[in-house]
Amino acid sequence: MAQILNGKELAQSVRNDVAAEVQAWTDSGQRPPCLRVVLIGSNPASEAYVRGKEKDAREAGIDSETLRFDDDISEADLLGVVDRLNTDPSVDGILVQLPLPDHIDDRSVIDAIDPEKDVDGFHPENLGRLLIGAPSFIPATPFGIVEMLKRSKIETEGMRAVIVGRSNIVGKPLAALLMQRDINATVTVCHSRTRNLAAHTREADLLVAAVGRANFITADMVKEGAVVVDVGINRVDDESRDKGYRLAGDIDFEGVREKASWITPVPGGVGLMTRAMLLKNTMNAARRHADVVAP
Ligand SMILES: NC(=O)C1=CN([C@@H]2O[C@H](COP(=O)(O)OP(=O)(O)OC[C@H]3O[C@@H](n4cnc5c(N)ncnc54)[C@H](OP(=O)(O)O)[C@@H]3O)[C@@H](O)[C@H]2O)C=CC1
Ligand SMILES: Nc1nc(=O)c2c([nH]1)NC[C@@H]1CN(c3ccc(C(=O)N[C@@H](CCC(=O)O)C(=O)O)cc3)C=[N+]21
Repeated sequence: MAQILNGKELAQSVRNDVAAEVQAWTDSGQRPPCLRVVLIGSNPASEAYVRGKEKDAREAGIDSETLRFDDDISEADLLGVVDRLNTDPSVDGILVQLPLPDHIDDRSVIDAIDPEKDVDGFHPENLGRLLIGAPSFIPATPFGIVEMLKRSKIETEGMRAVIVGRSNIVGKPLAALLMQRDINATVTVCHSRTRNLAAHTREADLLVAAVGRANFITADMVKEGAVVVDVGINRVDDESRDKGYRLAGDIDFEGVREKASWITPVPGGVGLMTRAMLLKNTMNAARRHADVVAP
């Protein structure tokens, strides 16, 4: 039976660390780090993210606000919002929630964010830097996954890591991070065109699912003793809940926990770490912004 990689506790300890950094920062006479989140319309995974982010930020002493816009905002108007945040000297970090509505090109918007304020780490400059091992902002979800492993003293040296999902926000940056010299995993990235997916996942010492389909990874796809990380945030109907749904990951938790050595739950896993690492990136953005080098 797997041990639980407890996102609640691990994220709390990251948040405590960030809160102490923020405290030292403001004690030295600086204003609190300032994050602005842009949310267009209502996507379930984005809503889940935004909900908790505000509370986390407040607790850490970070000034965070979500700017909400209707689905029908034009690309030009959204670029205008980004530009105002870029040039506003009181703003340290900018995060535009993805996905954006179909009539807006995600890439144009991400490219418009000042790389120095790109706390998501999605700007090509930051993703490029991550790939060459000179990161400035590491995307919060991959960063959170690696932080979870580190804080739980899970040895990654020489591990076979298999990532299911090749998105620019999770799969690709995670692959870049896991193959770095301080982590030293051997990485395979699978996607919807992968032939015989289970043959790959069964080889994994570290299996990460970022697919977006509830219960996609079943016990028969997992090697005995694997470390299993669930990134998925999916809504499944549940009449017993007031809301009529509950959140579920991409991993069939009940089945897979019998085989894995470690497993992350959903909720209470990677999502909480993502939020905590965003705070860390925001603290670092404030330092860079004040022309002080981040540690
Ligand atoms: N917990 C957290 O902090 C976060 C959670 N999420 C959640 O994680 C999930 C993934 O997000 P994201 O990476 O943005 O998703 P995307 O939809 O961008 O990517 C999904 C990936 O899964 C692959 N895929 C789809 N179907 C299959 C299949 N049958 N077999 C193998 N691979 C498949 C796709 O392949 P292809 O490229 O070929 O289409 C794609 O690479 C979502 O549930 C999202 O809500 C996302 C970010 C953060
Ligand atoms: N620009 C951008 N950056 C992102 O990092 C980004 C994004 N857009 N769009 C959406 C996805 C999804 N995502 C989540 C983060 C935390 C939780 C989270 O906190 N989950 C809690 C549950 C929250 C609840 O119960 O509602 C948990 O898993 O325990 C969920 C989802 C970040 N994403």
